[in-house]
Amino acid sequence: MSAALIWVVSPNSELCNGLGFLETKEKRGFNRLNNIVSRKRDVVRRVVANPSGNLAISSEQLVYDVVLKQAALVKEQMRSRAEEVEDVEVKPDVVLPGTLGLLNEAYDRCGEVCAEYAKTFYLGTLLMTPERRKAIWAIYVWCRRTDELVDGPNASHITPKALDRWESRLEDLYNGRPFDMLDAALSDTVSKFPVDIQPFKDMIDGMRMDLRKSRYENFDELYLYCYYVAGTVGLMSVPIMGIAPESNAPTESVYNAALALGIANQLTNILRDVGEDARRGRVYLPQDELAQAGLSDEDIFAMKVTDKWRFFMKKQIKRARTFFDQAEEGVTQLSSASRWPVWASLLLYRQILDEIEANDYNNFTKRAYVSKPKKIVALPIAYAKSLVPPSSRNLVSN
Ligand SMILES: CC(C)=CCC/C(C)=C/CC/C(C)=C/CC/C(C)=C/[C@@H]1[C@@H](COP(=O)(O)OP(=O)(O)O)[C@]1(C)CC/C=C(\C)CC/C=C(\C)CCC=C(C)C
Ligand SMILES: [Mn+2]
Repeated sequence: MSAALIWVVSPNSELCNGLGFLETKEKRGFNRLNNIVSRKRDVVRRVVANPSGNLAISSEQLVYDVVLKQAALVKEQMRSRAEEVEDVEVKPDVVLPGTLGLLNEAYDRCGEVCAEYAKTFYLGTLLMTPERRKAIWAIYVWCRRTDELVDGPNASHITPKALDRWESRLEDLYNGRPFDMLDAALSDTVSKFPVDIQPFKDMIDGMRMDLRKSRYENFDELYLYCYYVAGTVGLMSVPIMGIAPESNAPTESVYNAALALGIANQLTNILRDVGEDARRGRVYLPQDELAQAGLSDEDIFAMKVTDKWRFFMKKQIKRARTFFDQAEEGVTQLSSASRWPVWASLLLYRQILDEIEANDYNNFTKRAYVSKPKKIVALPIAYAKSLVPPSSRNLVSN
């Protein structure tokens, strides 16, 4: 049964509140469900954060295990669905009179939020099939709301408990019991597409990390954070976007590329926002690499562009570009209608790095952004790239 069938609109629903779910979240008491997977990850995280400095498992290995699991899950689910129905693309709706209208309204609202926060990306989604487009909007909105918890206007009131409740809400919507209209859209999406709950839970873990941590000792720690808050988006998106039927690439290699795009975007986001983050007392840069470049937090708070800073930034930008390069091959493997928005977002986000360079690495007081004319130029380039079909050459898994 479609999740929306058991969803009731309340006058205080998110639709009324926009993204401010904070007023409504208190109204429901949720028990935290600690499942085996998250307990296991807690253990592993302790190993990774071992103060002795001897990392038993690197973040990259840890995250790659998730990639393999996601790829295996989607293959498994696609196989069993293929046995169930001929057209495996989307499960048909089981609808009671009236509920489809509400569900459509919920998806429309997700589309509006998406258009408001990420216009270019929203335009790109219009090229996707209607089912996929709506699903991406629903995921976008959930991610945006999750990010708003720690980054939005009410961030100072957010406690680990509030994140626990947000996670319980996630579990409820996965079980067909959405809390509000926007959750109902995602609940419907996850009932139709093989999207696993793990990346969603991991994103919430990223927000937990953000609450308790404002420094990253080395790139390994930063990588894990980037996976949590952005690599997860890549993993959530692939089952919706779909892999081209003519692609020969191993499923896990496509997931790996999606992960790389998330990491690349987040690293770029971090490099763009160094000044803004420093003003909030946060430094999302590897402390050991800062020290190697002869820099410290004090230099960042001083917000002066020096040769040491330029040297440090060059290395960080180079690393972010490596992740973009890794992502590129994967985009080509996606289903044809999904390639354009992904290419567009890749090209546009990557250009932020060029803009940081053009600002002579002043990411303290100047915000690097891609101008409208440059965006307009990028869109047809993205479109041309999206026409390239998957190559017969196999992608490397890791
Ligand atoms: C086509 C496309 C890009 C689809 C993804 C749509 C989607 C569900 C996006 C959710 C993004 C979101 C709101 C994440 C919450 C955490 C967060 C804010 C992450 C940062 C995004 C940039 O946001 P912004 O510039 O607004 O940042 P501020 O909050 O203002 O600081 C991130 C930098 C990360 C976003 C990560 C992605 C979009 C992942 C992209 C990867 C894919 C779509 C997989 C593509 C598949 C292959 C095979 C390459
Ligand atoms: Mn943010």
